[in-house]
Amino acid sequence: MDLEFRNLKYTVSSPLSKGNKREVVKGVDGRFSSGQLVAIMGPSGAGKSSLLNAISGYRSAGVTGELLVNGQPRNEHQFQKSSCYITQEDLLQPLLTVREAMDVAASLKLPKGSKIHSEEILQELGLLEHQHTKTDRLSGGQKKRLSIALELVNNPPVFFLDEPTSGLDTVTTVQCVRLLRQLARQGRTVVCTIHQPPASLLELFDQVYVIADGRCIYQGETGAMVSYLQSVGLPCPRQHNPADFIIELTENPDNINILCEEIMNGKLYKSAKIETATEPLDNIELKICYKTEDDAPETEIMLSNGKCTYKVPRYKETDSVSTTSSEASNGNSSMAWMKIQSDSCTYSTSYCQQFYILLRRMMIQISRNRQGLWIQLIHHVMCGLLIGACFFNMANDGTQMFNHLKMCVGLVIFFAYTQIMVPVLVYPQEVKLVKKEHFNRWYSLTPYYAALTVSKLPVQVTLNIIFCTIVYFMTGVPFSVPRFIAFCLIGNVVSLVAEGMGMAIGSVFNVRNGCAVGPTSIAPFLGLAIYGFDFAHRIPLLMNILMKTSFIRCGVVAMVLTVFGFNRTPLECKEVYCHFAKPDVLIKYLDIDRTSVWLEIATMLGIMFVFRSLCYIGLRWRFAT
Ligand SMILES: Nc1ncnc2c1ncn2[C@@H]1O[C@H](COP(=O)(O)OP(=O)(O)OP(=O)(O)O)[C@@H](O)[C@H]1O
Repeated sequence: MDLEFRNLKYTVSSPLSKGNKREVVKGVDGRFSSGQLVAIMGPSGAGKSSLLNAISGYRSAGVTGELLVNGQPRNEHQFQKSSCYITQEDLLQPLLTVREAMDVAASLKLPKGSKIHSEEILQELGLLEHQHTKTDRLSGGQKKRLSIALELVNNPPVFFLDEPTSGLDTVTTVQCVRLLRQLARQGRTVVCTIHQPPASLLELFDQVYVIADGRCIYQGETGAMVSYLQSVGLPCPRQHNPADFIIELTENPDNINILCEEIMNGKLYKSAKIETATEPLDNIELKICYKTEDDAPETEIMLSNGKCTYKVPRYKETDSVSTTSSEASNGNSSMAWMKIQSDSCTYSTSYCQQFYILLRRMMIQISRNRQGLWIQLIHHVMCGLLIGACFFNMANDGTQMFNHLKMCVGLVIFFAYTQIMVPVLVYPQEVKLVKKEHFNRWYSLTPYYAALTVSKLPVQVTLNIIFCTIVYFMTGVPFSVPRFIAFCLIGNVVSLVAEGMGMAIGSVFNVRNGCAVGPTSIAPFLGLAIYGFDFAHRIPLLMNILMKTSFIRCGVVAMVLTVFGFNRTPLECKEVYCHFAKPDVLIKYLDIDRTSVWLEIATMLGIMFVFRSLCYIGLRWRFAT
């Protein structure tokens, strides 16, 4: 599958400087042929990753220009099914073995009943002996190979890799590039960004695309780079690595201008074969001479700009299913692949199957996270014991009205803070991994989100019930089945709302200082909860609405109604007069006598739905840009 891009621009805008847009890729052209291993090179910050993201479709917001496949405008949806993107960071599902990760990928990416070639792929990539090793224990090179193996499962014809060699030693780097070359030789188009490869590594690439300051300064065969530099009066010294030299040249903006003009910002393609065959022509503007051969699958355009002549392969546009020479030579061609894929639906498996496979994967990961489970259990038990000890046997004391309220507020805050922190901190990392899998067409967002929600419930509910039981019996709240059920239910619903809120934040923002964001987000809800108690009947309408939608307030109201409602008998009074000994008096005083536990729980469920929808929309937005 041949890729082409014309006048490709990628503009970014900083959220801190409104309206201040910056073009990081500046109207470049280029083409990458099938069967070729292509390196996108350039100095740091030149726009390599941005270019790769734009060509692959991994980033779409801010990208303009023409993207073509085999000479035809590309259908993004179709293209995503036939390409894969491997991120610089090795984003692998933790707590699964190599084999399990492969099997999950295969079951998601291949139609049910297909023959799975996990073992062959692992063997080919030298990972078979590590198939029972957990992914997080693999070395850097092994992780990279596994990332490739996971995408090889459905054999896509186009591979994009962002800095596949970063963090690898020299030997592993060479092994990795050889592997990519092998993939390209099998008929695939393999495009990767690379920083500054040593000469021995550079020659493994068939084609090089050099970018500096967002502009193309060289495009062509690796072997033609030295003569190209020579032709523009910037000869590469002997014994000097051409990759190092061309990057050193970019230190001078004048050199970038010369080289960019010479290669016409990527419109020209330098070929080693043609260059020496043609005499340089003086003072001639760009000249195009077609050299068509009727029986050849490709036509060539000879471009001459006065100094050199370049060969640009060009495909016949008449026949949309015509094949290129490399494709024709390959039985497992990308065209054939595309044909099969275009007949099938978006994903290889149904939403139900995706949900089941993802739920299974998540449950395995949760059950293997023993340390995390123990920490959560200890946290819930310890906090339960602490709150229980603070309010020990106090629940029936009519003189302790403020302590009763403190306990109810404290319990709700515990549920909220415990559940909001984890997603705010952990979810941004998971979003990156899910974005990669979703972009590579493993699964749709809906089954993933459903599986995510369901998978967490068993542990969360069990821990909350343990906590509630400890607090309930230590504080001495009179036992009744409906009250105990309501008590546990409120805890769980508050947890779910807070978790939804944390996920909504984590899905949109990559929060570095997540510790601060969790509590800060809850603070207004807490403020509204407390404010709303004393002045509920006096506050303005808008404030009243905000207060009513504070899930913490709903939780506290429901908790107070649970502890003091359900036909509770008067509390003990050890003093001459206890104003709040009668539960009804307290409920009336707090102005919560017109609502009910179930109404407050229903309101919280509504708020939970809003937060979880925001999280879903946030994920969709992140994945779509
Ligand atoms: N989303 C963004 N917002 C703001 N600036 C961005 C964004 N993405 C990229 N840039 C800027 O665009 C320029 C090119 O970034 P890019 O990551 O593509 O460079 P690179 O060549 O891959 O660099 P490196 O080799 O160091 O990874 C950088 O100056 C970077 O700061």
